[in-house]
Amino acid sequence: MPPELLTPQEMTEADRLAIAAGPHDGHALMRNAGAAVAMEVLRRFPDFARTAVLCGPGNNGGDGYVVARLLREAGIAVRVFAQGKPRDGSDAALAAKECPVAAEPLEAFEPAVDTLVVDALYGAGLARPLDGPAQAAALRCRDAGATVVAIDLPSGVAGASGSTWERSFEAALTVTFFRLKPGHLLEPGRSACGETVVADIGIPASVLDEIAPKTFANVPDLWRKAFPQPAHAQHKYSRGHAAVFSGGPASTGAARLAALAAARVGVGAVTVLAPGNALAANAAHLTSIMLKRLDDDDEGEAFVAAHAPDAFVLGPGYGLERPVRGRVLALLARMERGALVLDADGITAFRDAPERLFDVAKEARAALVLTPHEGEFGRLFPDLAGEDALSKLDSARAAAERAGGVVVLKGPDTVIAAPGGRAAINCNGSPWLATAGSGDVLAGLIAGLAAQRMPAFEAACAAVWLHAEAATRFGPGLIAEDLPSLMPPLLSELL
Ligand SMILES: NC(=O)C1=CN([C@@H]2O[C@H](COP(=O)(O)OP(=O)(O)OC[C@H]3O[C@@H](n4cnc5c(N)ncnc54)[C@H](OP(=O)(O)O)[C@@H]3O)[C@@H](O)[C@H]2O)[C@@H](O)CC1
Ligand SMILES: Nc1ncnc2c1ncn2[C@@H]1O[C@H](COP(=O)(O)OP(=O)(O)O)[C@@H](O)[C@H]1O
Ligand SMILES: [K+]
Repeated sequence: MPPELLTPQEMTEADRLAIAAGPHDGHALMRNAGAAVAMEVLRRFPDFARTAVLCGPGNNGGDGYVVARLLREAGIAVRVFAQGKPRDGSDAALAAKECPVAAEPLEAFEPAVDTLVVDALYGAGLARPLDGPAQAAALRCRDAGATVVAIDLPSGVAGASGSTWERSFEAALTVTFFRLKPGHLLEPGRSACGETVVADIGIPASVLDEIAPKTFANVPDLWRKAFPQPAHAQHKYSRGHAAVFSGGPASTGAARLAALAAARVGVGAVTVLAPGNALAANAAHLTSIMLKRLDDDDEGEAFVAAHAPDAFVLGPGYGLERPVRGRVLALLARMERGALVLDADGITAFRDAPERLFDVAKEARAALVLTPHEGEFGRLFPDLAGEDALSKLDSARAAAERAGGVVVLKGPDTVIAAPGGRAAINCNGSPWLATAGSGDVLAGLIAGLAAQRMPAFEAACAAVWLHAEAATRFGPGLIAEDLPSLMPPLLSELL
């Protein structure tokens, strides 16, 4: 899957540039799109008793008329149910004219469990909630248990955000064109799409040079070139040194999960920094990972001065009893390079004064990486979290800009955003990751990669992908402790 994602506006621009460059005109692109959908239908669902194509008034409907014609030509019994009529002279009107199947009104559509429904009502052009007849059609599909193949997007899903208006179609398969849109990867759109296929309809990749997309699917091609490779002559410290702050005696596990993750992702040395009363608990469970006592900020300063770790993790299991903010701000100001990954309690500690953190981050030489789940995000960015008009992508992007750091907004559709507007949506997530401590592992993976000089945005993207890939491959029964040891085979494949 190519990494670029296009907003509906960018897709329209891609369409325009492709037509301008030739040889395909708009009608040819529509025919190619319809042919790609018809091919998937014939390949995957050849045995349905009946097939219904629901056609809207725009180009999505135009694609639908092409599909209906091709299925009829292939000998399939097809009925067409239309909402509205294509505008005279449009490509869709031409496609409707070429379609030998007479259109019936959408209100007459009565699906059954053995109906294959091609949803060509609305795609990228959906501009307002589905009206009554379209919503009723979506509901009838669901109640009947019909199988839906959506063209471009299930009708009712917004391509830019993945949000749905009222009732939307729920597809088993979605066939989209040229590149995915954010709505294919962001929930609830992602779930509504079912499996998603990207079809080549003759738009050349060169149109992307002009469009310069800033949103990406988080696939290895996005960051593979920046992934750290050990060189022959390296020693352990030149492979990077990551340090993880431990919580008190009753909550040391989170830091060790992060530390182990950092180590497993290839960093040369890892140190757990623990308060004196948590040394024994940590010592009992650490072997290759170093342990250092750190009770007050002077000891912290001394440690940084002596060892200059390339990355820190602060937050997992850290607690809110000890002063956190001063330590974080001093560390950020002092670090010469690398990244500070702030997770969990490290984030919550700034709920009353996020600007203090952001001001220091903007001046810092090291990168700040914030890894909030939705709840933690709301503590630092209450206005962004509470704004319904913002998609998860918009929120993460705005937060990264405001924070002056990379924001990893976690969940089933984790978004990674950097100041300047670059953002990636993760797409290999697994619900098996919803287990205590898995976020601690993620923080460690990011720090481990950043400590090896991978730039912070790429490090965060790679860590999110590795984390999810490990969980997806492991599957049922996963606990956070399993995750670090699942890295080696993934690293072998990547390298
Ligand atoms: N771009 C490309 O490269 C390619 C794109 N292709 C295809 O084109 C599709 C995009 O086509 P599109 O722009 O015509 O939009 P589409 O989704 O058909 O809807 C627009 C129509 O719906 C109407 N309308 C909107 N909301 C409504 C509502 N709630 N209830 C009622 N009406 C509503 C709206 O009316 P208006 O708002 O103008 O009054 C307008 O008439 C894309 O998804 C893909 O399938 C391919 O052919 C190949 C190349
Ligand atoms: N349903 C899901 N699908 C995919 N990933 C998920 C899902 N639920 C949670 N995750 C991932 O699991 C991790 C949980 O992190 P977090 O909430 O910080 O947990 P903890 O604090 O217990 O470690 C995040 O990386 C998140 O993206
Ligand atoms: K559709």
